[in-house]
Amino acid sequence: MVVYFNNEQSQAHLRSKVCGPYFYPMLAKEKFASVPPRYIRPDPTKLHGVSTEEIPVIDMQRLLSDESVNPELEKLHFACKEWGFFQVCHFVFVYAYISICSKSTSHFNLVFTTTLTYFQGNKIILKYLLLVVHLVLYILPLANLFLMSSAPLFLHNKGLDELIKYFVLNLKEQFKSYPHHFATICDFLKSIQVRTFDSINYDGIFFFKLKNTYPGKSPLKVVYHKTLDQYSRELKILAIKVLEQMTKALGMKLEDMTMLFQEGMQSLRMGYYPLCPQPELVMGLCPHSDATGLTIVLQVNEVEGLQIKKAGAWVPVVPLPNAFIVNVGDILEIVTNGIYKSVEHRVTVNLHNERLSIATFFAPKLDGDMGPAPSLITPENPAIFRRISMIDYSKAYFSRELDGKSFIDAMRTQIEDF
Ligand SMILES: O=C(O)CCC(=O)C(=O)O
Ligand SMILES: [Fe+2]
Repeated sequence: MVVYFNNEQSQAHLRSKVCGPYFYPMLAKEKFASVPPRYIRPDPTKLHGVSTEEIPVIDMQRLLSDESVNPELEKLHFACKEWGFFQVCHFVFVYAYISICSKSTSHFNLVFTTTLTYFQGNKIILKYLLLVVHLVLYILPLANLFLMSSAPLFLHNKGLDELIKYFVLNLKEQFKSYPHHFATICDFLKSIQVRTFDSINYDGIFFFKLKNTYPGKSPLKVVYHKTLDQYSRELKILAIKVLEQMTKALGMKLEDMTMLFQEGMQSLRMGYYPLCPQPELVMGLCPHSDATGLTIVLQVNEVEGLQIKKAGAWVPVVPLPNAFIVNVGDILEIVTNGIYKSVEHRVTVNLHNERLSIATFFAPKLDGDMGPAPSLITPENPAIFRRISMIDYSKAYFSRELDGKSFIDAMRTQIEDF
């Protein structure tokens, strides 16, 4: 495959868009006295109503112990049903976690800086990825979010062709499905073909690379690929362990879960939420529920900001040292036939501390379908969601506007059209 631009106009148009006042300064070097209007939300009063409740904390060591009656399993079940969120502590990480956390802010800044440097000749691609996130969320979130999609383990070492096939299916299909938001971007995408990834030796994470741009090694690869690869692998282990425990708690067949997630999609989003002179006017990330199966968030520099909706109030997630936040996504709500809840959450910014987070998303593979687990369906508990192919699910999801949890409601059995 060859990369080429054949559509000068759409390129110029896109460039003018992404280079406009859309992006908050990447590393907060520039200080604003007030927030640029593009970021100001129409409903700032809704930021109020913060609760003092705390989300459940699950001890992984206890959860994985062999006790026949395990109170931690009960806690997990309760957390998934009532909160859709919990923190996990005492999970043993060998390398990546320590490496990411110990260097914290400076390391994170480094990855953004090197990524920017790497894409110098083609800022458009990096900004394009950021733009995707921004457009989906309409009013700009006051955050820079950098998305990477990592290949599932079963594809590792299978060679570049397989990786490209996966990538094209996984991401390009999604981007094509944004007609109303992304006409320009789709034009742009159609006008290029992805030649290769900068990851020929590196089998975990996809990065775009355009022809004749940055020959030689990417600095990002040198400083960070290994860490992110390892991190992704370790998080996959954690995700599978958590999902297995959920099946136990639900009385669900293990196979109904593993067939969806074992070889599923995994992506990772690094988020940088800058200091803000008027935090009450903006949103780091607008209220949403995650469209994926399971999300695991690391609050890298342990700064508060994530809040989840419970009984109409926003509950702040207080970062615990060495802990991860795990949340149920829409797909898991569907798979568990509504027993586990995918809950709305948002990210606020603050006056004094920048915030760094890494969210890792786990979803079933695209070439299959999903719906309520057969082992959870009985005549007394009929399926409340429809089965759907993953491709149709992502197309339908991305063709809608992001609006709290409205999408999952459209998946309920009594609603025929969406
Ligand atoms: O930054 C965070 O803490 C959460 C991010 C999040 O909700 C998401 O990426 O879906
Ligand atoms: Fe989220």
